[in-house]
Amino acid sequence: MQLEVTDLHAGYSRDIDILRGLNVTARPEMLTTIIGANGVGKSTLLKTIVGQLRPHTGEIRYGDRDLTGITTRELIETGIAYVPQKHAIFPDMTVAENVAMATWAFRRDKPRARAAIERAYERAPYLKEFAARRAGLMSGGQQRLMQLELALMSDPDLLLIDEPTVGLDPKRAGQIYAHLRRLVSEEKRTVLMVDQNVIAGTDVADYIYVLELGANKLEGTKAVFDTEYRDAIADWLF
Ligand SMILES: Nc1ncnc2c1ncn2[C@@H]1O[C@H](COP(=O)(O)OP(=O)(O)OP(=O)(O)O)[C@@H](O)[C@H]1O
Repeated sequence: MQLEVTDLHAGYSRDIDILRGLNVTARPEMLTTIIGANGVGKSTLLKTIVGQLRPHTGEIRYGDRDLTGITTRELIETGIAYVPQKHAIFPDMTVAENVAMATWAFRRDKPRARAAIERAYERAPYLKEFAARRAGLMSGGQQRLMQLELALMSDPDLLLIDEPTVGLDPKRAGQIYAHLRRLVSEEKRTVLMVDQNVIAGTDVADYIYVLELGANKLEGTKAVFDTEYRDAIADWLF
């Protein structure tokens, strides 16, 4: 299914729009990257899509469903998962406790919760290996991979992810991007990522949006982006 954000105005107070008429589409089974300078509204967009902020005006649709004001539980039931930039794991809890916590949305459906836990350990054996370790003691790269796996426990069709490689060295960042790529090409999921990493974040993408001051600046497939925009981008962003 396709996520369609149309003429979106949103922000943190009623009278100030951080997003000013934004249009973004996450096409099915594609990795879409949104880039833009610090503070341009990338995280605000994801927070609005997942219902943490209510749009001032505009539409957010997933297939034929209107997502406006959706609750986290409904979001998961709709097949959407969200990995925020911060607070995506409980650092003082063990890895196993984090895995168990990730099933809260289906806590009343014990077989489903059990199956999700089994699938997580199967997909990512290191979660089992480090089950007793405090999550906050894992390396930065491991924590980000773990956040991703926890989000995948609900088996979403659409994954929204906020700056997945921030603070990681290029090698670890490369592993995360490769993992996201696999989610699309092998597992046939749809990924919408916001990123500040102009080079690697767009390199891994199928479709790219560049934002400026809460609005669309440029967009295109990776091929168009590579041939027409890449050189100009550095000037706009830095
Ligand atoms: N909780 C909040 N309350 C009020 N204003 C906020 C809040 N969070 C962010 N903002 C403001 O909204 C604007 C957009 O922030 P946002 O976090 O969406 O930017 P971003 O493009 O994701 O940048 P970054 O890469 O720094 O995260 C900024 O001016 C920021 O100061």
